[in-house]
Amino acid sequence: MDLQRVTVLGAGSWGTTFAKVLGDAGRDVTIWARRPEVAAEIRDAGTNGAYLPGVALPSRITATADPAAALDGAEVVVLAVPSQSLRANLTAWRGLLPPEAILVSLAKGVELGTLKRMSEVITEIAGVPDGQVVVVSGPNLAKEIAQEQPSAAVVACADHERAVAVQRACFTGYFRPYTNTDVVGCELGGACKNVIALSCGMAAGLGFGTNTMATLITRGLAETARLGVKLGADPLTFAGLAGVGDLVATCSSPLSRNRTFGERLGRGESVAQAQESVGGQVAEGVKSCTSIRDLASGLGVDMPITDAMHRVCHEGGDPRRLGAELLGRDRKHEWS
Ligand SMILES: NC(=O)C1=CN([C@@H]2O[C@H](COP(=O)(O)OP(=O)(O)OC[C@H]3O[C@@H](n4cnc5c(N)ncnc54)[C@H](O)[C@@H]3O)[C@@H](O)[C@H]2O)C=CC1
Ligand SMILES: O=C(CO)COP(=O)(O)O
Repeated sequence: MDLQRVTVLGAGSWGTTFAKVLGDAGRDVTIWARRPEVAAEIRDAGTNGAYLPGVALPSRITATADPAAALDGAEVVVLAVPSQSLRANLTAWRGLLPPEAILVSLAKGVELGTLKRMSEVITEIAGVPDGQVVVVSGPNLAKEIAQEQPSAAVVACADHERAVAVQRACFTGYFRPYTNTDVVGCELGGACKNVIALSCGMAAGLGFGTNTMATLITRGLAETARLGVKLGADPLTFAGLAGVGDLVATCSSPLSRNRTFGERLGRGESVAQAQESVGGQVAEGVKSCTSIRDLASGLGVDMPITDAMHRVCHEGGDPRRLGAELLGRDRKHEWS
């Protein structure tokens, strides 16, 4: 399967960066941008200054604000909009999707209300089988990849052949994709790490150091894996790029919007003030802490860090009390 014509729906940080990866891998890429002026800038100047200042996009990339024109003839459709708007966006685009196109999800979140993973939303709305949906996840901070700093990712699909085809389509000298068939594990790793990154940012904002950070990362991975295994994920996925890899990158990097958001809360800012710090971009963990908490509680899975993030982001919880609350829970075995 040689995939040449790719459409990327969403011209934010990651959509634009992934389009660059695909272009550098020799694909013909059309980006759909919500705002016509963003599409015009990508098309005419080869830049997207609002999201990726100073980055020159490959000449194989074009852009439009017209979804019908963007989707015409696409063999691969990459969905690069925030998790909580994917359903509405995809519903609007449903009739325009080429029936055989592989649908690739870049979003890292769990839908509020339905508690569905993004691939589940896609199969439901687009009416395609599981094997036509591919998830790309991993330690992939957009700005670093746009600068062509080396990194790796996971391309997960129930249909191995399609995973291999997408892997080939986005394989460049600076971006190394691995295949996996564990879609559940890869998606949950990506969604949950955003919530754990909020907590690491919060700890940094409160002035805590490396031991606290390592504790949150490790126990965050433990609660993520508990949920994943309950939902049928392969535990090994959490030791891989879409698990610990993405978790460490996001929890450690000042480029992470989720970590930055948490740090502002830790310094005493309100949720509204913290939102300003990410400049209109999405910090998925702020909403996913609620959907993941609901998903876990429905399954009887204990996720204390996620629970605590929900309380701070949505119930007026005080970050300064979190340490005592989390450490003061009942004593237990590390793996129970
Ligand atoms: N930025 C990064 O480093 C990475 C992001 N991701 C994930 O990719 C997904 C997209 O993230 P980014 O491109 O970074 O987000 P962003 O906030 O930079 O851009 C979102 C894009 O979606 C568009 N959009 C369309 N409909 C929208 C709506 N109803 N509400 C808001 N925006 C709408 C926006 O105009 C914008 O072009 C998220 O789930 C994120 O977690 C995954 C890996 C890396
Ligand atoms: O998913 C990401 C890195 O893999 C990006 O993280 P943020 O959304 O927190 O910036």
